[in-house]
Amino acid sequence: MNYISTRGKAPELGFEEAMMTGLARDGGLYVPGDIPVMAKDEIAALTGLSYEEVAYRVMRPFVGRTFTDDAFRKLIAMAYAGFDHPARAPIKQLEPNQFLLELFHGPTLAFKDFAMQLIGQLFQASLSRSGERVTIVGATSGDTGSAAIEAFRGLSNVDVFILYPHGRVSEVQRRQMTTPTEANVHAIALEGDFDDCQARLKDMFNDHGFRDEVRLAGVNSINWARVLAQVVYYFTAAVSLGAPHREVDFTVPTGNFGDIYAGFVARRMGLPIGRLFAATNHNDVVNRALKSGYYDKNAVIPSFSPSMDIQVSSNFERALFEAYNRDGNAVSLLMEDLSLHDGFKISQGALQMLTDVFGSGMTLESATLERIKRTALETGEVVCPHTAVGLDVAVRKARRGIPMITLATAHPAKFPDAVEEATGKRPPLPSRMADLYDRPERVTKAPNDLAALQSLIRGRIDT
Ligand SMILES: Cc1ncc(COP(=O)(O)O)c(C=O)c1O
Ligand SMILES: N[C@@H](CCOP(=O)(O)O)C(=O)O
Repeated sequence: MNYISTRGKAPELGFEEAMMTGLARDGGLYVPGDIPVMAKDEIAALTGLSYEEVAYRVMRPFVGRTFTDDAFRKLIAMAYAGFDHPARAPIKQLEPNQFLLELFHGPTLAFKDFAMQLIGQLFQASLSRSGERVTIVGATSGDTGSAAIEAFRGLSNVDVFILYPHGRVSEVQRRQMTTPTEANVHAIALEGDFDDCQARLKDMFNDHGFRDEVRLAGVNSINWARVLAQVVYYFTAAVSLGAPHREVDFTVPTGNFGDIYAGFVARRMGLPIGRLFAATNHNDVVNRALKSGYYDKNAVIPSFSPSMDIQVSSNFERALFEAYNRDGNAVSLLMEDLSLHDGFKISQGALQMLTDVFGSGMTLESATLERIKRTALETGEVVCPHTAVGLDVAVRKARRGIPMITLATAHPAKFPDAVEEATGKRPPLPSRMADLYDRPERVTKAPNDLAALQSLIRGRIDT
C-alpha cells in the first residue's frame, strides 16, 4: 500500500514512513493511494468477532508488510488491553432508531484512545527496530493531548510536546496533561486558541530544517494511522446492527473532521453507511461549508464542547481531495486561499460529491444543555456536551427505518461543569482517576510564536 499527499507534490511513502512522517513535506495530508474494498461476505464474517479481531481484519490491508500478521495482532491486543469495557466500543439503544456508540472506555476517557493507544504500540515497535529517537509535537483542544501523553509517557525514545490553548480546555483535560510526572512529557499552554496551536504545529512541519533537526513526528489526525484506527469502530457498530445486510447512518460530533472522515473511509471500504452527519457547536464552519459551498473561517468562540472549538478543520482537506477527484493542485489552491483569505469556494461538482455523503447540523449552547438533560431524564444516559451536540443533530436528521448511530466521543466526567449545569449532578471520575484534582501540575506557558516554541523544544530535547 502506498500513501500519497493531498497536495500532490510530496514523495509517495509506505505505511510506516507515512506514520512516522505525519504531515507531508508539501504541507498536505497522506491518504492511501487506493482504498481497499471489503467484500460483502468479508464484512458479514466480522459479526460476533472481538473488537481486536475486527481491528486486525479492517486495518491489515492498509499496513502492508510493515509488521508481520502475528506482530500486528499482538500490537492490537496490547493497545486495547487497558480499556475498561470488554466490548471496547459498546453500542447502546436510546430509542427505537437511535443508538449511542460509546467511545470513552479507554484510559483517558475519549475516543482518541482508540487510535492513540495503537499508535503508541506501532511507534514503539518501529522505533525499537530503527533505534531512532523522535520528537512528537501535538496540538490539542483537550483530548488528543491527554491521549497522546498517556500513550507515550515514559518512553525512552520519544519526547512529547503538547500545545493546548491556555484557559480553553476543561480542568479535567488540563490536569490529564499537566499531572503526569515523566520527564519526556511537556504540556505547553499556548496564548491562543486551538487553531493557533494547530497552525504552529503545521509551521513546524513546514520548516524542513527544524523538522529534520528534531526528527519531528505528529500524532494528530494529520497522521494517517490515527484515522485508520478510527475506521474500525464504524465496522463494529454497523455490523452489530445488521451490516452488510442493513444500511446505517452515523452522526459524528465534529471539529477537525478526522473522526467523520474515518467514517467516510469505512464507507469507501464497502460498509453500508448511508449518510454521515457532521454535528458542530456554534463553531460551525464545516456545517456552513457543506450547506453553502463556502468555507468561511470565523473567530473561534468558546463553548460547552471545547474539543470542537475549531475553525480550521484539518481533515476537511482529505475529503476535498476525494471531492476534487484526487487533484492535488486543486486542493493546494483551496488551501492557499484558506491561508491568504480565510476561506475558499467549493466547486459545484465537489460540493455535490461531498453532500452525497455528508449531511450536517449545528447545535447551540442552550440546546446542548437541554439535550444532556433530556437524554438523562428519558434514557438514563448521562452524555458529555460533545455527544449532546451530536445527539441533537441525530434526532433532527434521523431517517425512517434506518438506524442512526451517534458517536459518544467523551466521558461526561471530563466536562463536569456543563453536565452539572444541565442535570444538577456532577458526574464522578472513574476511581482510577479519583485523585486527579490532588496531583501537582507541571505546565509551561508559551506565546503564539513559532520561533519561541522551536527554541523551547530545542532546549528540552537532547538533539
Ligand atoms: C470529545 C470530542 N468530540 C469530538 C471531537 C471532534 O472530532 P474531530 O476533531 O475528529 O472532528 C473531538 C476532537 O477531536 C473531541 O475531543
Ligand atoms: N478535538 C481535538 C483536536 C485535535 O484533533 P486531532 O483529531 O487532529 O488530533 C482534541 O481534542 O485535541
